[in-house]
Amino acid sequence: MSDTDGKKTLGLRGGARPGNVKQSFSHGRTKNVVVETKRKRVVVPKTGAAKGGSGNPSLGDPAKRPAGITDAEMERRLKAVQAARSREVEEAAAREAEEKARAEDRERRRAEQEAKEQEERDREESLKAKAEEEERKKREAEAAAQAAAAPAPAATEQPQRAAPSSRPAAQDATARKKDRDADQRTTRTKGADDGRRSGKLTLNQALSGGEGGRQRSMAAMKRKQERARQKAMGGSVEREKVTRTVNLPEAIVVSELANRMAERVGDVVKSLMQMGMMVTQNQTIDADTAELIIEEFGHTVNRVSDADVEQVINEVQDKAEDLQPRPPVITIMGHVDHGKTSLLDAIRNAKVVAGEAGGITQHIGAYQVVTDTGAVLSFLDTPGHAAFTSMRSRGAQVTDIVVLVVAADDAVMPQTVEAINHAKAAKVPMIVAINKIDKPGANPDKVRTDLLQHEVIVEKMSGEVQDVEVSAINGDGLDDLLEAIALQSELLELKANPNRAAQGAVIEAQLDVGRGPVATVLIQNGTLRQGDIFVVGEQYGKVRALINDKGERIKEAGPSVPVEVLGLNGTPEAGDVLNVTSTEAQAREIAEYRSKAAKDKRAAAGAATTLEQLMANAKENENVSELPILVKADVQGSAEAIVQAMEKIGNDEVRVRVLHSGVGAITETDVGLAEASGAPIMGFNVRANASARNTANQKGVEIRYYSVIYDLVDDVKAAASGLLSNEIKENFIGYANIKEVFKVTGIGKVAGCLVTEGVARRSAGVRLLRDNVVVHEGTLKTLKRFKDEVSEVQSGQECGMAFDHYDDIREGDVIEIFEREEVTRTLA
Ligand SMILES: Nc1nc2c(ncn2[C@@H]2O[C@H](COP(=O)(O)OP(=O)(O)OP(=O)(O)O)[C@@H](O)[C@H]2O)c(=O)[nH]1
Repeated sequence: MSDTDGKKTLGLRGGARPGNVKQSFSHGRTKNVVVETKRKRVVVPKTGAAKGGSGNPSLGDPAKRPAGITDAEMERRLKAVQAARSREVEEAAAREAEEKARAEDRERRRAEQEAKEQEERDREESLKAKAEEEERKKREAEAAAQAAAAPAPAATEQPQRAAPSSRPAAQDATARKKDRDADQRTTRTKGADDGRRSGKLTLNQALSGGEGGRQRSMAAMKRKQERARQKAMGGSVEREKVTRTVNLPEAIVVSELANRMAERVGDVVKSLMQMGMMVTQNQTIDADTAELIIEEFGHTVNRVSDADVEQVINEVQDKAEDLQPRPPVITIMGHVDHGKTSLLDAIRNAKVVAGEAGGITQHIGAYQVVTDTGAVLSFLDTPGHAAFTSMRSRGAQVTDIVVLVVAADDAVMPQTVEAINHAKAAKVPMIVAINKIDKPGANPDKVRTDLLQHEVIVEKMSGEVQDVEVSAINGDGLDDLLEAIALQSELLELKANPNRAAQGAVIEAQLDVGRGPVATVLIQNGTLRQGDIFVVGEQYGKVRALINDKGERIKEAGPSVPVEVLGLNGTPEAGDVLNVTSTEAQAREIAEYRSKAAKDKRAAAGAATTLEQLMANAKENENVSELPILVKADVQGSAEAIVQAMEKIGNDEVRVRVLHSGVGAITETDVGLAEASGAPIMGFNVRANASARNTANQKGVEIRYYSVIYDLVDDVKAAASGLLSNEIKENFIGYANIKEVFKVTGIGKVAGCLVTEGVARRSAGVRLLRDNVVVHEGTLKTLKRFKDEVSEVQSGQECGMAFDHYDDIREGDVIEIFEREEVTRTLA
């Protein structure tokens, strides 16, 4: 840029006007500063220039022109600028015309399309109207025919009344539809125009920042453009509402509900809020509320039960012709020390170890033996009532035959009776094994007669129950026993269909260090194969390997075969039922449902009060202490009795919460649950298995064993009492009347009193009563008898008392003297 003379160097000095400014600093110092102000150059066209040259005023003063540019050059340049401008104007006009033509073309095409659609709609409607008309006529004709047959006025009236109303309704609908279409057309055209105008982003628009000088971001402009484009493309056309049938379980999470309706979560939440329910999308709502929402959104409700997921595994019904004979499953029961384990071992040793050349049998909870006559028998290697009942209580009745062991040198004992009852309750046939006949004092007949008292009439007593005399020690009678079992099983005609998806029951399960969760499953129906996908209790998996009772890997296991199953995702419990499913998703869904249901059940069992009550309690009494416990019992009846007794223990402050109650041995799962909740485990006539014992020791979980319910209840009561906060009890120890009030310097007001009742103690608490109303409660500052400070003043004596931090004492007031005592409370 050049200055006026075009020669001077750039800088402030040349074109600037200097000025002086005085600056003041602290301590009276000043400083003169020279300020230069740049003068603005103003170009004023000279009149003379207009006259000369080409007469173009914009040519300007040659003196002001950049050096070296001639008049001719200047004129040429200006002409070029003018030409460019006029070209721009022309181009703009052409563009506009083109755009207009394009818009008209688009409009025309849309109009054509709409006309076509309208035509189609009209045609459809006319067809429909025609059909309706025909239908009406048909009905009329029928009605007329009926009327002719039986001239009842009501019959003819109805179609006549229906006919006129149906036509206007149809016409109405058509008219409404036309109106709506017209509306849509106008809005769409308007939208398209707007879009063309506002949706286009020009450089000018972008730089000037749109309306009001507000600077818009490029993204905002793009969004706007996109919106406009969508609008122009038919965004204003109302989307047709899709009505869905929504499967509604007992409870559903809001977001899932929105998902199933294909609606926006925000809309669902809003609608819930309008109903007065302040929920978030992750909250669960009950089915009734969800139903209202579904209806509000115009969808159809299909109420389903969560348990429906289990239906897939109960669908298959076996046909009689598919059933094939299967081996019986036997459980050995009896009183302690009557020889159950010895008998099981004897059978196994006789038939398995001896039978298999060097065969190493492994304990998998069950084994199969083949009798001399070729019959296959499956024995459950978990003697005792616990295993039997735990299976039954979990819905898996695996046992077909019960072998009741009674020692010949003993008699029918309490657990023998219990075993009889279990077998009878399960409607399982019994075979009596009179054991220990090798013993000198053995008296098998006494056993037989004893059994009569319990309605077990053995064959020797002309009854139907088979009885076999055996000796587990020397093996006498074992074959007879096996034959008796085989015979019994023939009578039972046990059958299963090996050609279907397998179903079985877990006999034992544990977490194996090397192999992961392992379950011994007794197949009850179908055939389990390697690779099968299954659900078992709350777990699921895919069969990775099958191992039989001899420790061999097998490819498949048919009915009544016990196998170890590898490939589970967790450890199931004994008695859990295994079902093969077609897909993993199915298996997982069922397992998750069961796990949730079990958790809910546990929570419900523990919460004796409803949630509202619990919250009310918590408000009143900040902390309701809970004593969590786990109960495992030998039979369901005992477990239930204990749980009931536990629920009765407690009051508003303390409650016993039974986290879990079950039948059977204390397992690792129980220990895990107890550890998680800091609960002791109460075992009633059951013991912890070895792994559970180890885990409990490691994790410091207390396991207590009982055989008398009252002992258990007393212990829990004592423990719960420990949770009760001590009660503060007040004892009134004396009363005193204020006879006079003095003012003593240094002390303040002192009451001259007469102790009317009990004693006045310096350390005790005091209340000042005025007309039997407590006006102050506190402690004594001083207790004087005559001039001396004393610790105690007896009834009938006079004394001087002064309150700590309290002075408003009057003649005639009564002082109540009390002591506080902490009392340990116990639960009733
Ligand atoms: N003489 C003799 N002794 C036997 C016989 N059967 C078992 N016993 C003994 O009886 C005792 C108890 O046997 P177990 O097999 O442990 O009895 P159980 O019924 O399994 O006992 P629990 O597991 O405690 O319920 C052991 O000392 C055995 O050796 C038998 O047939 N003859």
